Amino acid sequence: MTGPREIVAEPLTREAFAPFGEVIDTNGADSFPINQGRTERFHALATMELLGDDPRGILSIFRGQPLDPLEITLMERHSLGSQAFVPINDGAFLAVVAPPGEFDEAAVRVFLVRGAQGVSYRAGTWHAPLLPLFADSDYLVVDRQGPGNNCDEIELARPIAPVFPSR
Ligand SMILES: NC(=O)N[C@@H](O)C(=O)O
Ligand code: NI
Repeated sequence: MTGPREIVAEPLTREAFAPFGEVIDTNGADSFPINQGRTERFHALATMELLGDDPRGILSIFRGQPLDPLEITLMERHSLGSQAFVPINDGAFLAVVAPPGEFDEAAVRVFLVRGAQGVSYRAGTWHAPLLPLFADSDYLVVDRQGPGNNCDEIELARPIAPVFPSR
């Protein structure tokens, strides 16, 4: 069968995303007041992984464009560190993921990340490069810099086309 393989996007929940990483979302998260009660701290929503020699955690901003047509042909992984994406201007995006280890196309899942949510991919989680959904959007990205190969890419045998459940 030719043409892209359609995968239905799932809502992002901590439980469903657990095999791939962590969800960065104040909803359902513990918090406590700081700064004389003027600030609520939603503490440790995700934990950075910094592996290999001389790793450094860095913060970057990615200004991403939607993929049109929405067909994913490549996945990648970062074996030496986690990678987190947090929308700066509410840009919803897709987290297209597969479990760490040997890549299995049949295990690919698609999650809809709403603008108020972010994700942190666990080290080694296969994922599609940043996929804003509707417009050019900025994301705070927290990941690892340092020596060693921290990006493996794989071409998909068949493109993946995320589709969205009818209401
Ligand atoms: N290459 C790069 O820095 N970005 C990717 O890792 C990505 O997941 O978007
Ligand atoms: Ni990446």
